Amino acid sequence: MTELTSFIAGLPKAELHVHHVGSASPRIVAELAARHEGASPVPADPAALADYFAFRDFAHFVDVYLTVVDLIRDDEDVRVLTFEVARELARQQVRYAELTITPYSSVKRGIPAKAFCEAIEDARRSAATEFGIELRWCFDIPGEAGLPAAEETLRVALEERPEGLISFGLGGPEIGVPRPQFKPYFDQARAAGLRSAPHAGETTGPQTIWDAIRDLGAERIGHGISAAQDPELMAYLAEHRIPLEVCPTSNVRTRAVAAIEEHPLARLVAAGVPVSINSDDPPMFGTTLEEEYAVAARLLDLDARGVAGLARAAVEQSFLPTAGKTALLAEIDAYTAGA
Ligand SMILES: O=c1[nH]cnc2c1ncn2[C@@H]1O[C@H](CO)[C@@H](O)[C@H]1O
Repeated sequence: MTELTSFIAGLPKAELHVHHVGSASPRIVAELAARHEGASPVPADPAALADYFAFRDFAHFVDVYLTVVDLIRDDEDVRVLTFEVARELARQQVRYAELTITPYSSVKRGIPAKAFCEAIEDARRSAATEFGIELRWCFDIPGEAGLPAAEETLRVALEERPEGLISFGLGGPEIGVPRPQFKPYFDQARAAGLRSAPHAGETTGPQTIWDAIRDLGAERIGHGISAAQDPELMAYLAEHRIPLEVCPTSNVRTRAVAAIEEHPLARLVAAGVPVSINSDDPPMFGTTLEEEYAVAARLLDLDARGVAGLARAAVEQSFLPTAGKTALLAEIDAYTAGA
């Protein structure tokens, strides 16, 4: 292990863009597949699973993602998945994570919204006690399911309102799923005090990001990497401090970017755009948050202090209250000083 990877391993972190089901490790997927008879295309064997998580393009990724969603069949599956995702985040010294959760996809598969929310909250409380990690939820609309999914996601968010719910998002494919149609739902979510953090500019151009800002009131953008094609947009993001939740390896594995050397992260940072580094769906993309920090360090030519700056940025861009930010920033600074 190099000195920098060792530094990264111990560095206290925050993660802002990581998906619930997308974080199901091969072990969790194997356990879930074994718990439920009946044919599932998802291999239980970890080696075969690695091949299964090879994607032709983003649409193929969503199709595969939804076969893993099919493995989540009851609230105990939800609780186990959430707790084990927290364990893996805590192992990487993540002290705070905003986990993107898609209630619609599970409610549609027969898990009652109330039981779903109780399961994630039970796991959140247990993870705080056992792992010392603070989890918060971003409920996202699966874009491929359109306005019915928006309606149901908002209903669950406002009627169940689990204690950890902090933000409202929009995921899934962007092609053929324009952002403006979701404005009424984001208006209601924001009016209810939820923060706005939709995906945009992952598989489509800068206009999707402009729409997310102007129509959905985006305070942060999931991915947003196509902003690099629009200097005016990058200047706007820099001036208005609208951060991008960048997930470098995800963009390569879903073919949004042809190769990691072509990733626009350095251009975005050079233009002053605030960014955080995230893993998105780590087991599906064969990565971890630690590895994403190492990738970012290579792309941005960072030393340990520079990498600590990435961790500080994620905390500053989080939806944590000020006291929480101050405490975690102090922990990062103390670790960096002692390294
Ligand atoms: O990188 C990503 N971009 C967009 N959506 C994603 C990504 N990773 C996971 N999902 C999930 O795919 C679901 C499809 O139903 C979306 O809800 C979103 O949470």
